[in-house]
Amino acid sequence: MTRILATGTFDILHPGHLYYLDQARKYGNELYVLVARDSTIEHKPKPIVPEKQRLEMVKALKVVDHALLGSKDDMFKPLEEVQPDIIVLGHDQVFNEKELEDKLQKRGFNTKVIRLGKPRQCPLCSSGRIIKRILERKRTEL
Ligand SMILES: Cc1cc2nc3c(=O)[nH]c(=O)nc-3n(C[C@H](O)[C@H](O)[C@H](O)COP(=O)(O)O)c2cc1C
Ligand SMILES: Nc1ncnc2c1ncn2[C@@H]1O[C@H](COP(=O)(O)OP(=O)(O)OP(=O)(O)O)[C@@H](O)[C@H]1O
Repeated sequence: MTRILATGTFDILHPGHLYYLDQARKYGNELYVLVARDSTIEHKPKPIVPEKQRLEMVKALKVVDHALLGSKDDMFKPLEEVQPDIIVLGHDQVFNEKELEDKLQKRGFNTKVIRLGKPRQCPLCSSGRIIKRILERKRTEL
């Protein structure tokens, strides 16, 4: 068994998320997905959808074997439970592979970090773009 961990916000689900999770699962045979907590998301606007609801939707995806909420204060804590063999980062995730691998090693994890290449292109394969589109549509309706 090779256990894979994928992570993200997954605010408003779209095919880009499905593509990421499908690609991640190809590196092993059991896919865990860690869903970011509302309080830890600081590199972009806070999600629209609350964390428990984001978790529920990710859990329901066919490609996902297990999903869990992250920690509020220690990103390595949930890994003690998951014990992933490989962490698969999406094309635009804010972490550096080498730095993350080193930090993992220091915390006692023997986990490989892989970064995916090209994103899936589709008109609205981004939660941020979906929100923008809704706002534009509403503005023209006023
Ligand atoms: C190995 C790893 C562990 C993480 N652990 C947590 C965590 O415990 N809690 C959390 O809120 N976010 C955690 N994150 C961060 C998010 O799940 C997410 O990857 C990050 O916010 C970037 O999200 P985005 O790709 O949706 O923009 C972790 C990320 C990685 C790579
Ligand atoms: N179009 C896409 N193709 C491939 N992977 C994607 C795509 N969109 C998101 N992902 C991946 O899904 C994971 C979760 O992404 P996230 O929740 O940040 O969604 P997002 O749509 O990129 O959000 P935002 O538009 O707010 O940046 C990340 O690993 C990200 O790289």
